Amino acid sequence: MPPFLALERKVAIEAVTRACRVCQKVFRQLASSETVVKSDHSPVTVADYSAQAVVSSILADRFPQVPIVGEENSQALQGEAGRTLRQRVLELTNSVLDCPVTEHELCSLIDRGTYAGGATGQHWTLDPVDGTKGFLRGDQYAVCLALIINGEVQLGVMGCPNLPKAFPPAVEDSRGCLFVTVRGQGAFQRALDSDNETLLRVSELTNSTLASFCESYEAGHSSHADALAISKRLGITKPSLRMDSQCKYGCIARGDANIYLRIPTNPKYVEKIWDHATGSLLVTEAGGKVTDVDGKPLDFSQGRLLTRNRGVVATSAALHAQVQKAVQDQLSQ
Ligand SMILES: Nc1ncnc2c1ncn2[C@@H]1O[C@H](COP(=O)(O)OS(=O)(=O)O)[C@@H](OP(=O)(O)O)[C@H]1O
Ligand SMILES: [Mg+2]
Ligand SMILES: [Mg+2]
Ligand SMILES: [Mg+2]
Repeated sequence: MPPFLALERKVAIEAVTRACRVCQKVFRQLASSETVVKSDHSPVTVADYSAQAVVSSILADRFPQVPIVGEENSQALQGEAGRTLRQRVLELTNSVLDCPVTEHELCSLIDRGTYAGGATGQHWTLDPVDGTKGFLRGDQYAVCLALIINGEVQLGVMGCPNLPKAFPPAVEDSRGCLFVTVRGQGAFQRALDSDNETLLRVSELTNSTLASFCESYEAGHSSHADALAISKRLGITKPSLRMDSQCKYGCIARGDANIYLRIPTNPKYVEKIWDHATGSLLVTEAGGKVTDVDGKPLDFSQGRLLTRNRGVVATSAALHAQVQKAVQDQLSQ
């Protein structure tokens, strides 16, 4: 009998790999007219739309009944005002799909991502480009896809086209990693263009003073000041590894860094499920522990948002209790 979710794993890898291809293509050709500013002032590019369409098309083909909670929607691509953007996204999408889609199908495929999520049944969650600002800078970004069953993440695939095999990168390292995990089956890494998988384990470090931590590149997404104060409480002397996207979870899962802190800066901001589903399962399956800043498990059963959580603390299981205490001490002072 094939292992649990074997077909979903294979198809998710295929979908994420093709979406990464489209992102890389866009980066080589991106013009400023291909970036739109969303109502929350965050950027979205033709890569985000194309990657969502590509993944949605491949999933619709193989799992037509399973809905998607995706970050993007087709609003900016609609009507006369959206024509230029729509045509560019269509061209990009079809450049990596085996069966081309029509202009009309394109918007419907992107809008398969509008599912509300929740605690029952199966749904995918997709961040077509996580770390869009990193993508625009030529830094780290990730295509993140996860399968949620009855409110629990069961499978995750993350493509990181600019990520070296390890930090600090060896000079000869080529970039481009793909992370794969299924609950109970471990966490794996492969090169984007290969299917040889390496089993990942978090670092075994137990002395927190020797730890290194990673955090968001953007201070608006995670408080750099609080993270610095927390690292001082733990006796950490190494500088933080600042990086966009769920690549941070990948770095914890493979032991490049020991602690990922996401400390809320805006009490009104609620984290999105697509920003954490894949990464949190990766770290858990690599032997780590992921909670919010209050020590609660991330609850993916509440719809599109992590309404019951604030922030993230992801570390090896061995370091979690002391890091969690330092976070609490800092946030309650
Ligand atoms: N205020 C605030 N607080 C916390 N998080 C926020 C906030 N605003 C946006 N976002 C989400 O952050 C996602 C990328 O953040 P990362 O930490 O992964 O990378 S970064 O270094 O900050 O770019 C980013 O994901 P993408 O939009 O997919 O790039 C957002 O969903
Ligand atoms: Mg975004
Ligand atoms: Mg994101
Ligand atoms: Mg995104």
